[in-house]
Amino acid sequence: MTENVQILPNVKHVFLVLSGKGGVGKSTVSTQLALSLQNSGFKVGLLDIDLCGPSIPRMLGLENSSVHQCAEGWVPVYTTPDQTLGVMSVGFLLGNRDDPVVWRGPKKTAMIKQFLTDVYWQDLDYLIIDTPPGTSDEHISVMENLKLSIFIECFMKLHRTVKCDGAILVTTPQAVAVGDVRRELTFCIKTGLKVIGILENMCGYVCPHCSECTNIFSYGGGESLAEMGKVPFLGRIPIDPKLTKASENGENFITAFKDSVAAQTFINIVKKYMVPQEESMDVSENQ
Ligand SMILES: Nc1ncnc2c1ncn2[C@@H]1O[C@H](COP(=O)(O)OP(=O)(O)OP(=O)(O)O)[C@@H](O)[C@H]1O
Ligand code: SF4
Repeated sequence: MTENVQILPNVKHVFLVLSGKGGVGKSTVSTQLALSLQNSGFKVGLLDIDLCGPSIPRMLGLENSSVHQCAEGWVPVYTTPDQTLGVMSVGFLLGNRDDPVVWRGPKKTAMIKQFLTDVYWQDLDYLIIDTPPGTSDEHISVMENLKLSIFIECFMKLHRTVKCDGAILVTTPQAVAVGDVRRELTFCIKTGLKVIGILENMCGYVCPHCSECTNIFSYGGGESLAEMGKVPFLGRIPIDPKLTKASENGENFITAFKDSVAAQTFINIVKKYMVPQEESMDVSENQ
């Protein structure tokens, strides 16, 4: 494979989901955005490049699936027979899914490149890429030195032939995660990756009894960071036990709890920041 090979030739829009810190809900956000786009009538792909702990197969109830190859490359696993949401995850390639994957150096780089180039996506409207979390040793040194992470390095080298719409940065309201996302923001600016905006996750707690939302942590960190960085603030997702449960059971949260604050925020992000106006008819028709 040369670096001038056209990657993702059949994909109209590509979005990356990034976070500076692990466990802030990056995979949850990637999954719910993909489901919101699918529910809006688009053909969607979800690429899980979390080499250390892939969780997307579980979130979509695809834990026991495995990928197979065709002449064009790896065939994604589809969530429904109409093939409107295809998923490719390193989780599908693991023997024992409880084993953490410890791939380092060249093997990791080769795997990321393969994930970006060798999956046979068939005419997608949207591809959401759940990037490796910011907790891997490489990423920490990247953050310290402001060098390119393995993923971004691969992506930026390859992406001259693909139109990447930009990155969605996920943070939680706590100071540490916000500090990490600040470095991620600087990192995106330096590498020329467009930032779609900052999304604050796990902001407040939705009571399962009365649906009242209580702010149990600090509030508004993501929004002030977005203001400071002059990028859009995409909204805040509360901690919603129904979302945790749906993710745990592989259920479609967007369909099942369409009126919840969390689902409405995801749907709104899709409408406002991901679907270009000329394509937005589909969203209003289907939501
Ligand atoms: N808004 C939310 N409400 C309820 N539960 C949530 C919310 N966001 C995330 N979670 C839960 O928190 C846990 C961690 O989320 P997730 O796996 O998406 O984080 P991550 O940032 O992708 O983690 P990693 O860095 O390990 O990949 C999961 O169990 C998920 O269901
Ligand atoms: S938010 Fe309302 S229902 Fe929930 S625990 Fe508090 S008082 Fe009870």
